[in-house]
Amino acid sequence: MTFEFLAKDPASKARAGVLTTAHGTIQTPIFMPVGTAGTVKAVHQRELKEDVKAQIILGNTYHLYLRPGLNVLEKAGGLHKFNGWDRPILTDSGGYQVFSLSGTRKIVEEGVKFRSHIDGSSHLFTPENVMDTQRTIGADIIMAFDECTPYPCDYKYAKNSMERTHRWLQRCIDRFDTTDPKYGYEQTLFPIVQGSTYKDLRIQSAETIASKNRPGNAIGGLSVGEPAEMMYEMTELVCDILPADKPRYLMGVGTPANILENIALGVDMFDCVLPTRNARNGMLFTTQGIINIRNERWKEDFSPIDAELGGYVSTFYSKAYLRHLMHATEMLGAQIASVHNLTFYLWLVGQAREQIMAGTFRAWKDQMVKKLMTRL
Ligand SMILES: CO[C@@H]1O[C@H](CNc2nc3cc4c(=O)[nH]c(N)nc4cc3[nH]2)[C@@H](O)[C@H]1O
Repeated sequence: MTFEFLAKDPASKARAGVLTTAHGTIQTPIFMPVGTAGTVKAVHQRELKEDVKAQIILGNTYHLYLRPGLNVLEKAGGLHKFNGWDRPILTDSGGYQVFSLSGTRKIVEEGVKFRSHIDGSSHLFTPENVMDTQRTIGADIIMAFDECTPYPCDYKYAKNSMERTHRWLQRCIDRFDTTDPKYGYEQTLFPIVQGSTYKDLRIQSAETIASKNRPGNAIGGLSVGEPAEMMYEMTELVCDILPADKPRYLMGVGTPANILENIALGVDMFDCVLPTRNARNGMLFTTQGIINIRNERWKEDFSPIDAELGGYVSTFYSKAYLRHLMHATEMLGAQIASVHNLTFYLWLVGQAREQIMAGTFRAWKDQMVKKLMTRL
């Protein structure tokens, strides 16, 4: 994987570039739709390509390992063949999901023991077997096995957790660098910065991660309930230490405003469940502001969902019709709203990229953040 720099904003730390992987190129800044169990919920691959214009999507080691399982994925020839997405895929390593999903889990030096949230069966994730699992899934970019330090937590826990994540990282690197890809194309391992919200730990973790000299780096342990100002402070601190010539991926972020603010701090890659999760609840992100489509106000509004956004669903369907589908709990409602919100997120990062290339990002960002927060 290579990262080519194209432009840097003169009035912020925002940058535009191109990531090249075995399954194609990615224009950064980029938003990566979350496809947890091998599907971006309620969205066809064709819609992801043609409407959303997604360039890379996420899969999840924890979910895919449990279901459909590694045998099926290996027999299919990897996730790209299994779900038909022939562009880049990134898989999270399971560290976060074990904590957010499985009821019972226990951290030991070897790894994490947990019970499946599906059938209660017992499993052990280790840095080594998580690398092997991600080799079998076949994502272009794979994440190190880490502990996403819970928030809030005391300094001692954060320090111990970070140090264990660093030990696990070395084991990931040792395993990854001594095993081969399974399907004939190169994969890339990204390490993940931890350190919770403690400045000295964040500095230490960023320096450790930078020293591994991998092709890209991720920032973890954020978007876990901390105030946005704290997220920005930690991200800026870490971005100033991570090498500028490598892509920076801020995990699990975020709202449209979070994304623009973090692009200004030097982040290149984002993923979040918000666009799809909120869509299913009727919360739409639009070029005019945020709409709760279930609201009475839209009952007889026959104007397009978002005429300015472009794309099939946002111009073909009306607000009134989508409101009706949501109230009737019709599946098409979730599908339309999901494609719309994802199209909005990719539009937003595309606009940001154009502004960075034109050298006008900073002023555009400040004005756009205000507009994005408007509740219609
Ligand atoms: C804003 O949306 C809310 O916030 C959550 C996303 N926030 C988030 N933070 C993350 C941190 C890590 C990490 O440190 N390590 C690894 N491996 N993966 C991670 C994945 C993460 N996702 C959504 O679930 C949603 O509830």
